[in-house]
Amino acid sequence: AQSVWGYDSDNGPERWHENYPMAKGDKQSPIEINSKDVRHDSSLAPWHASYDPGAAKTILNNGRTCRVVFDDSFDRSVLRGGPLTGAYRLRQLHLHWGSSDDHGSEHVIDGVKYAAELHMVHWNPKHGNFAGALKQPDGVAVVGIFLKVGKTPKPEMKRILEEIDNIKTKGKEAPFQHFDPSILFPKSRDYWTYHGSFTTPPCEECITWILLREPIEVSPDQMAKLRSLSKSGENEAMNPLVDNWRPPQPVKGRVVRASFK
Ligand SMILES: NS(=O)(=O)c1ccc2oc(=S)[nH]c2c1
Ligand SMILES: [Zn+2]
Repeated sequence: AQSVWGYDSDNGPERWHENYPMAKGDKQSPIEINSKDVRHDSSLAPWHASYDPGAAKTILNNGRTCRVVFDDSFDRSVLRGGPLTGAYRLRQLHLHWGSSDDHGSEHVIDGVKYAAELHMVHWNPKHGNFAGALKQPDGVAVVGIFLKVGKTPKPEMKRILEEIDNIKTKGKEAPFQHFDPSILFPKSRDYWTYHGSFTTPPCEECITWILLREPIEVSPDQMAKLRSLSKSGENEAMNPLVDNWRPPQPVKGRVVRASFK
């Protein structure tokens, strides 16, 4: 049997379906978005995040990504509007990135791969808890923000990247408080939306994706910082945590809607 899933040749995206059959479903993520196939939907409402900075709890390296965890025990930090019905609770945010600046994002836009992609994961409390929400088509909403390398990095990214030094190896966790992730949003609220899945096993098809059109900028050494994380534990050989992205999956007739013309 294969070892636990990952992004290497022996346990990577091409083999996930062996232990997680949903990986071969009809509504998998990520996907490639081609503007010519996108449908502008004027009925799409704007989305709104109202996050409580006090909800941020910890930041951790789980050997597959760098994740910030929030208190989602009540409607404390929520996402509303856009394609969503009701308020979805912010549970965690994490990133996917490449071994060099020319790739790393999961969604690909008109052939463009960004250096990284940040995911803010929210769940629908009408389904009781996160585990229950995973089983529902309207269970989870993920806001995706593309990161590109540039000269005017967003100072707010600094906060996450400063913590990297405390979580270098797999299993490391550090307190991460007083953080409002909405400072990471770009100026424009324009977005694409479609129905898809988790981009990691078990690949449940429970996600309403809200992908922001405008990327945010990070600096080359901020990307280097991200790439300095290790997949392995502190007593093991350093194994750079890079290329933790799933390639685009078949669209299978799904329509991607745009909030903008
Ligand atoms: N990459 S993603 O589809 O946003 C994704 C993948 C795995 C996850 O586990 C939790 S918890 N939230 C998750 C979000
Ligand atoms: Zn993700």
